[in-house]
Amino acid sequence: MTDPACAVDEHRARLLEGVTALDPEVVPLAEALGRVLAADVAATLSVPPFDHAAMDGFAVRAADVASVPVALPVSGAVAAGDPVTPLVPGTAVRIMTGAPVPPGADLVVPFEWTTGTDPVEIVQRADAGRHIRFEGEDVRAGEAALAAGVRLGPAQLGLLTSVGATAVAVRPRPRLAVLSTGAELVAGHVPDSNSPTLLAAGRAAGADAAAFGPAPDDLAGFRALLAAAVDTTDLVVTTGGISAGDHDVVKAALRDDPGFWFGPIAMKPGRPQGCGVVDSSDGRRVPVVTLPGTPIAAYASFLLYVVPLLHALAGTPWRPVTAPLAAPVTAGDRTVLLPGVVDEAGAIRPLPGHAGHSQRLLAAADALLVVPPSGRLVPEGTPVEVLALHPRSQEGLDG
Ligand SMILES: Nc1nc2c(c(=O)[nH]1)N[C@H]1C(S)=C(S)[C@@H](COP(=O)(O)OP(=O)(O)OC[C@H]3O[C@@H](n4cnc5c(N)ncnc54)[C@H](O)[C@@H]3O)O[C@H]1N2
Ligand code: MOO
Repeated sequence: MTDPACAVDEHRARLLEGVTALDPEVVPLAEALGRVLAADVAATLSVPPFDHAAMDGFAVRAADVASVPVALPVSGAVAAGDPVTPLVPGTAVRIMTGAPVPPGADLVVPFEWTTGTDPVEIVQRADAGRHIRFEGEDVRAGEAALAAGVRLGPAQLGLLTSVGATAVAVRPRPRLAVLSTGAELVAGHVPDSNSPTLLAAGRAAGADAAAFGPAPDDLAGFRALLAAAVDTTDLVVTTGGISAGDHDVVKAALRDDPGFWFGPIAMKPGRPQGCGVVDSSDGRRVPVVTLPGTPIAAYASFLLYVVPLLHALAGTPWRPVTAPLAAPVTAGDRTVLLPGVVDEAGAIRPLPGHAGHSQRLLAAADALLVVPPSGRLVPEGTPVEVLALHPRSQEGLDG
């Protein structure tokens, strides 16, 4: 028997409905690290920009060195940065790595295959084209160098520089508000652990994240902080105050809003969930995701629901990451999220002693396994969705 509550995938789809990527902005390349390209970039320069030597040696005509050994007079020298002069047929030009290949030459013979003297004796033959990097062999001017949706890292910045780009259209980093709620947090009786966790998880997913909480359990106080968050960010995540208690302020403030949905999701932890849209004072429709307050439930729900939303705002493709089970797992009547560790083979094993709400256990885990409801034993080797926990598991699971 499966839980009658809404399914995980259904809720994920509801959250993503109508969400589009933020409007692009043009930034200098020096400020583009970590940003997501909003449009394809076509090369204005070829890479390499001209035919050049890949080795220090002698530029020659392959026809002149077809049989070896052969001695050729040295008619010149060219280094990187020098202008090009044509090769006199039947001669060799000393050439340094990166120097332009003289017109007429079609082969660079490395020093190691010669006597290095003048005249130079060439002792090993090679075909035309050897040790030359040809103009445009990597990227040809006019062709697409990078596609929209790519996140710019060190290699992408290098490529964009080589193809002549100096500024690029990128998506703004989504601005994420984390608004924790609870009188016990405001009073200092319980440390607000959701805020640092969700700020870190948001930043790891590419957002500019800021904390607005903790908000008190009174409507006016919560509404004031929510309005401030909505006015200055692109996505607001609240924690706590959404179950069935007398002081569940988030639900009380938003439940009558026609754009809001609250309800149980067939998952454990993280059963109570909610979402909707709030208008900012400058007329933007800002998604608001209301997560449960229990720290494990809040973090797990953030990874499951908010990370895909951040990808949608940033214009980056999102797809679930899977890993094979390292041990059989018994599925329940609803989706179960289990802390697990990744082994050397990349398989994931649930940590023993799962205690439902243990922050200590979560801190020892590489990832959460997402085990869908079936009520059956899921055999070892079955691929399951995994939610990587930043930063330990990033390499193992995101690559
Ligand atoms: N009668 C019912 N009670 C509860 C239900 C239910 O369906 N019926 N659901 C339970 C489940 S499951 C969860 S999860 C929690 C979620 O409740 P809330 O989202 O309203 O969260 P709170 O009541 O505000 O807090 C729950 C718990 O977590 C602690 N907390 C909250 N925020 C933080 C924070 N930022 N840092 C650290 N700890 C936090 C809070 O002190 C509470 O102990 O409801 C169950 N109840
Ligand atoms: O959804 Mo709650 O986290 O099970 O206690």
